Amino acid sequence: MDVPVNEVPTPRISIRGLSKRFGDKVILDDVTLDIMPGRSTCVIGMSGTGKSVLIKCILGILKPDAGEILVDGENWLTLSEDEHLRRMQRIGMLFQGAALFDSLSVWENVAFTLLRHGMDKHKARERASEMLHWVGLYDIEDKMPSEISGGMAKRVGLARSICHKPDIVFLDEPTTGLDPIMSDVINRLIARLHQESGTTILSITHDMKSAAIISDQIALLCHGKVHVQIPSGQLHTNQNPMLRQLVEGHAEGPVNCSIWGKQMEEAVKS
Ligand SMILES: Nc1ncnc2c1ncn2[C@@H]1O[C@H](COP(=O)(O)OP(=O)(O)OP(=O)(O)O)[C@@H](O)[C@H]1O
Repeated sequence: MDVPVNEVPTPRISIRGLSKRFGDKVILDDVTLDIMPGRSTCVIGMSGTGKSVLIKCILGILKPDAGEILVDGENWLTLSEDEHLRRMQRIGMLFQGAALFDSLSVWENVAFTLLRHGMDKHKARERASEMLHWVGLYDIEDKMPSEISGGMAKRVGLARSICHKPDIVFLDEPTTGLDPIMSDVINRLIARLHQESGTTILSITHDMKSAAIISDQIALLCHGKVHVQIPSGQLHTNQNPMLRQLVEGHAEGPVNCSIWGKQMEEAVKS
């Protein structure tokens, strides 16, 4: 069947008017963002701007004060706990610190979701090994998380996030705490995942190099709102002053940096 040329695809995730505050501190202020199917979208912003809060709201870990989170057109904020848990089976998540279970071996960590849903142990181990090889790790299936390096743990975390073939993958600061070479390894694996599987990816980072490699769309979150949404190729050419400040890493500029107070200015002048 022919698809009309001007038909706009439904966003896989559509965030509408999302607001979240803690006490009198407004973190998300009417955030609106569309994540299209098969796209890799990266939300960038300086530390403490609410990138993790945004992901936690989508995952149901935090309850927003207002707004809608539509996934394939369905508002996840109105689902029952059981319905939400069922939808979560389609999601993969890489946590900032990899968050491996200390008491489980590497392969059991990778196959965690498969085992939880009753997959035969032998089959689950085979699939886990396949995913470990995909991230470039061999012969570590039976090691414990305490026996592997931080870079390996991050790759194990990535293998775990995609082992059950999710439709959507969330990546929280995928390169934080890694050396530049290991960061590049992780960035390339994520780019390869996107290229090979066409999975919809939503990542958050303040690592500009990573954002440029792992995504095809970039959204800037700042002062509670999404200010710019651009193709990643425009990261270094778009002239939005907030984006320029973040990309070039200046303390002074339109992005209100709380440590850059009067005292700091005076200390630098003296
Ligand atoms: N459960 C909570 N209770 C109170 N304040 C919170 C809570 N979670 C987050 N915050 C506050 O919300 C703000 C945004 O935090 P968040 O972790 O989303 O920042 P971020 O942009 O992900 O930063 P980073 O890049 O450093 O990880 C911070 O000021 C944080 O202290």
